[in-house]
Amino acid sequence: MIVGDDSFHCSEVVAKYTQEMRRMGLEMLELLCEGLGLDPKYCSGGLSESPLLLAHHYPPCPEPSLTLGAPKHRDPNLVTILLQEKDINALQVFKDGEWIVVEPIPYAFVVNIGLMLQVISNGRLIGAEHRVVTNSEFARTTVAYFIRPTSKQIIEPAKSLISSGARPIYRSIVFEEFLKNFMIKGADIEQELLFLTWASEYHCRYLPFRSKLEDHRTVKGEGKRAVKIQASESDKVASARLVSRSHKISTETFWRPLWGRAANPNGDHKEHGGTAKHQKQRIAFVVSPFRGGAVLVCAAVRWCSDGASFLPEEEEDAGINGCATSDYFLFNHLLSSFSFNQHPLETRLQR
Ligand SMILES: O=C(O)CCC(=O)C(=O)O
Ligand SMILES: [Fe+2]
Repeated sequence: MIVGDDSFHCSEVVAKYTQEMRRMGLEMLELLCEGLGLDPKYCSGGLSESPLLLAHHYPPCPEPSLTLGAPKHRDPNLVTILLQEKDINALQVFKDGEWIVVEPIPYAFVVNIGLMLQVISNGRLIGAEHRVVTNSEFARTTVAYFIRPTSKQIIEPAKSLISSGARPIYRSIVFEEFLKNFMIKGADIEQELLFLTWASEYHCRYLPFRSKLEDHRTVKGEGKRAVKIQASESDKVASARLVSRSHKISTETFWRPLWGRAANPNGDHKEHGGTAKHQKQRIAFVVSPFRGGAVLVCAAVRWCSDGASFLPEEEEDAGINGCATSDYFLFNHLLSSFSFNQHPLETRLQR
């Protein structure tokens, strides 16, 4: 499916939006670095050169008590700038032992600190733990702009933040290595933080982790597929990047389990399922046609329960071949509704 025709305006909207996001994001990072006592440009360059724009589409969910739109996680990047749809309360942040709704404020973004900034700041900044709940009445679309390092970038605590003789809290890690781990265990924050700490611990824990995957595979019979899908996912990102060089916008759609597991709001997602049978996410890549542009991923979650799809099978199959045009219109509409000319961006940091 090609969506780059004039009537669609997607490329224009995405280009403008991502340029503004990049500008604002870098300004914000400079302020954060300055606040940490680092060179304001510390996070410029490789640490922030591989941004990603991710559009989520959450259709109404027939059973909100059974599943989450996105399980509890911290973002795998430096900073996220999130545009929420107005009037729908779905994003929640975990603070002081409870889940607090992050209400959408018109013409304002939600900014999350991600895990990579947690590492760089050696724990002075902590990634926001958040999740998305569902509702049975309204569909919701959001657009997240992730400021991310390039895949080969080494992430480590800034040297000047480590007092002499002290050991940094986190080890150095290559971003793509971290990301690979995150895509499999993203909802498991404790595991994720362990992975970021010392190599020796990582090596001892790596084997049990492998066997956990094996268990998952044997018990659920789906793990193998989940792993395969991870692999093909990075292939798609790579091919999407290739397409971007020819300045075309194209989409490809496939299904993947939501971060390899289902999740429900009561927190027992491991018991609830953990296989592609329960929850699937439809992903389509759209490539924005400008330098330094983000690969745009449009995700639509479909709800299933105990292996029985809520949607007719044939509709599900149709989804594999092409993302519904209506999903893109929703996304386009949301981005267009944010007019940068009318609402010049200001960066205001609040505690
Ligand atoms: O859709 C949302 O409100 C949040 C999405 C999110 O947490 C993410 O993309 O990391
Ligand atoms: Fe997130």
